[in-house]
Amino acid sequence: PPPNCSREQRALIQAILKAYERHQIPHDVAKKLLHDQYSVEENFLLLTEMATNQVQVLVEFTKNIPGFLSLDHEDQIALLKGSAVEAMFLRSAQVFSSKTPAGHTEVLEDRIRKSGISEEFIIPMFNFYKSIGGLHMNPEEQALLTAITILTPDRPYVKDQSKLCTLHHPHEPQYFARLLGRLTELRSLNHYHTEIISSWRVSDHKFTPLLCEIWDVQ
Ligand SMILES: CC(C)c1onc(-c2c(Cl)cccc2Cl)c1COc1ccc2cc(-c3cccc(C(=O)O)c3)sc2c1
Repeated sequence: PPPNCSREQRALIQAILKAYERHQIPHDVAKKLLHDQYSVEENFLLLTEMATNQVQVLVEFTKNIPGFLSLDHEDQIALLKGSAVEAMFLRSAQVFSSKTPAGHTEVLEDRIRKSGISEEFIIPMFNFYKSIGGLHMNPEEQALLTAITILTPDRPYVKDQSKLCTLHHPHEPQYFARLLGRLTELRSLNHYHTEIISSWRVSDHKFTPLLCEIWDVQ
């Protein structure tokens, strides 16, 4: 944490970092990326399993963000629903920017490229992955950026936005300016993702109940 950080802010950053590092996709699930068959169908099924696991991990991480559980219950749901796709772009981006164990990067890229997503969406997606990779974020920044993405109050269905802004944000504008700039890029990916989901639906692809609930599909 930056030197001019108060003791309380430092404790908050540590709590968020600990929650982030504690809640990760289990290795045996992530490893499947390396071993499972390669076909458009297999890739889609595997990515569906990864996304489902990721939503579960995200919920656990979010519940451990100090103050989150004191929010209005409906707002907690609204924040998770509104930020899930962005948080998963961030997480999968971290896999591309040299997340261990090695080998996931190429494999994940290959499976995403061959999962039935049309090229028009692949281009902005991988541009985003490159731009996130270029930031070389450390785990603290990754954890904080994910927490900021989830706690962004202007989600649809969120009622008392003022309460959310009182949640401490370690204010380092000059430090996070670039990171926060990526959040606008992240927002644009939301729109692409809605298109991607509906194009999979058109070709009769099934999602898991958790993804259907969080993405309001089926
Ligand atoms: C339903 C499914 C077909 C789908 O629909 N849209 C998307 C999507 C795609 Cl394509 C791109 C971005 C966002 C979304 Cl949401 C997806 C797949 O989403 C995911 C979501 C999270 C993760 C985490 C991973 C990962 C790997 C190794 C290691 C780790 C790790 O954290 O250790 C994480 S892979 C992965 C795939």
